[in-house]
Amino acid sequence: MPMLLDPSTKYLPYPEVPFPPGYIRRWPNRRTTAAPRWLSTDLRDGNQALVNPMSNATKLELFRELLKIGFKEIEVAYPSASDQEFQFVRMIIENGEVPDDVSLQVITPARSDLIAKSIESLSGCRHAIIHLYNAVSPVFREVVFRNTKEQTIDLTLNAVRLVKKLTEEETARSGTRFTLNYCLETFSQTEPEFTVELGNRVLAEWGKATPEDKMIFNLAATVECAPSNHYADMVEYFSTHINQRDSVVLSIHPHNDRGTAVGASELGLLAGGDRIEGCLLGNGERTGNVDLITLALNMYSQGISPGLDFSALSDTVALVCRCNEMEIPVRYPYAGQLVFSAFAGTHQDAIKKGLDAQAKRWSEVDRSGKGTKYWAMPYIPLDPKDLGYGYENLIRVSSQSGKAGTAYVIKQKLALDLPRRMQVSFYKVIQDESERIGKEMTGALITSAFKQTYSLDSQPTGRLFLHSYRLFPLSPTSREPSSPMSDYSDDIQNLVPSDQSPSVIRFEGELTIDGIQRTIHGDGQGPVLAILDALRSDLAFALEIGESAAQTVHDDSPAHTKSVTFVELYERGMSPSKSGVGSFWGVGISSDVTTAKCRAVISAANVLVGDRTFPRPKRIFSPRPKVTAVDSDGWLHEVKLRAGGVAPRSEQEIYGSFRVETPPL
Ligand SMILES: CC(=O)SCCNC(=O)CCNC(=O)[C@H](O)C(C)(C)COP(=O)(O)OP(=O)(O)OC[C@H]1O[C@@H](n2cnc3c(N)ncnc32)[C@H](O)[C@@H]1OP(=O)(O)O
Ligand SMILES: CC(C)C(=O)C(=O)O
Repeated sequence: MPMLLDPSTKYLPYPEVPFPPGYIRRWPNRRTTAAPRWLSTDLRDGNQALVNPMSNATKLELFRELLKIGFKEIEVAYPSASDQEFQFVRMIIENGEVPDDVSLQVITPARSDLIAKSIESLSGCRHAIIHLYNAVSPVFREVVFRNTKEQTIDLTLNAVRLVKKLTEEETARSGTRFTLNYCLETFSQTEPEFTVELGNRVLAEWGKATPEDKMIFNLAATVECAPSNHYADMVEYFSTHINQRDSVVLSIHPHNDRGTAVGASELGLLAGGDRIEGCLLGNGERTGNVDLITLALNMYSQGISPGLDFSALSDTVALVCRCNEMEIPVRYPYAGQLVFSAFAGTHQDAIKKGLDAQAKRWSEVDRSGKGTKYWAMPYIPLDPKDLGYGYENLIRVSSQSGKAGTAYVIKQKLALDLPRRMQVSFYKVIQDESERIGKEMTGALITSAFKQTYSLDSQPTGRLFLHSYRLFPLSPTSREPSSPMSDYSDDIQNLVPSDQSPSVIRFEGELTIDGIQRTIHGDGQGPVLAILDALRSDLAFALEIGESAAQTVHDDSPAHTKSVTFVELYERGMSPSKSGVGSFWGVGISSDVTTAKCRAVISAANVLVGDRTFPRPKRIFSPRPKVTAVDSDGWLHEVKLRAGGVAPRSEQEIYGSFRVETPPL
């Protein structure tokens, strides 16, 4: 059996940090209030862990990106590892690639030949950090170096002495100013008292750390072997015991073996860390270094400026992945493809409501000039727009989604605000389709299903298609309206000369019904009731109006607006349930408000029609419109209409202009 029943026979738990009895830890009561100093080690710790370490051209590309993001301290190489590494440092210095306010860091083991080469690589750099390391934990002392504690201290101090001598000589030669960064490799697995003893000996050997010119201690969790609170304890112990605390910078260098490098870093910073070493997207040995993007954005989402700019995060991610020849998971914090997407219905509903409420709140701030545009959004901890993403992927629809998600996509793609009952109705269409195809309903699939369902394509897709129509005012006594007056009465004012205000109008529409052209007509108070009357009297299709709603949408510019009508219909005698079962919705869109209404009725009728058969035409109706104007694009016709089919009485029967638009969208 590979896994042990009692793993304590094989693995030891982490030891306690020797705080005195009753000691009250400081880090649990602190809050992060400012960004730390950042050190990117993408070009060193990241690079050394790659399957194919970067070429110098690739390193240069990544170096420039790091500068663009705003790093001021960058570990650029392990110059003693190869001539290529050495040449990279020379190249960026000699070619003026290093801005004056940026410090280059290079790493060296505590070996004299390699120290010399590393310092030589930095000649001429304005400010350099020499990063000297040796592992100090018991297992390394015993197994790798076969050293006692004293021998470890000697090895370290010899190296520090050499670094001091060679850097001073180099400063005299080229003016390069050096800082020592001494790394206790495997710090987190070392006896805390020994880390402090070694640290104080190094500090004394260096002998020139001041509050103005501090030396750095790198407290590495080379392998993450314990929970984050243990690392925080280790850092706090070192921070509270090292001499000259005001003359040293504590740098933390967490790895991610337990998957908690970000948490360890955050606690390590509370415990006394001033500076953090890591890589973009957490590249690095084994499970990687701590991810600096996550850390920085965690701070940002707490209202703390990280001093690093990830405004074009997807570009940064693409570049880093290309340089490292690695992908990241789609659920990777902040940077993964799916992290700003909700598929689950209740999440989508909350986000949609959150966005609407926030838009209202923020516009109030804009209007009044008072208040703050705080981000308060269910499920989404940070505004994706801050990272250069849009909101288009916030809601993605699958069989796990609900009405709100579908309605959100329609709003995003077609700018249509579906009435609530219509959302429920259309959602059923999408859910059925999603289950049928067993895949995500993309924005394109949803909009296409919407257009198909509501017959919004310019070509006939449903059984009924309205080509054109005419409306005529009738004398109030000539015909009884088929239903009570609805809220469409205002159309009458738009449609008839102001000196006569008949309450009843006639609708004559040219439809294609199952591919055959047919004219239907009906009378009613307003176009909607008139068209319903036409459907009832000529097609035996008796429908009632449920709810309705209207909005306008802008085409390309605010000047080009279109009217949208949503109408709910149900078959006469079948009242729909509260939740909308038994009713059917339609949508009509047109630059003309009346046309939008007529189309909405035909659209809903199309949803309702099923496979019913229609009676044959009772009579042929052939009005003769007189075309007086055709728009330059040939789409809008301005027509003067005679009341065809209604016995002409006088010249008064020539009515005003009615716009009939051929394509529906
Ligand atoms: C935790 C970290 O990430 S530390 C950084 C690690 N990065 C790298 O190793 C990448 C670059 N490294 C290299 O190119 C090579 O390892 C070199 C050029 C540095 C050294 O190469 P080599 O001389 O062939 O030695 P090798 O790679 O086998 O290293 C092992 C030797 O270094 C010693 N060593 C390891 N770390 C250190 C150190 N920090 N200080 C001094 N000696 C060290 C080992 O004890 C061993 O010595 P031994 O041969 O006397 O037993
Ligand atoms: C040498 C140090 C800085 C290191 O890379 C590590 O401990 O992981």
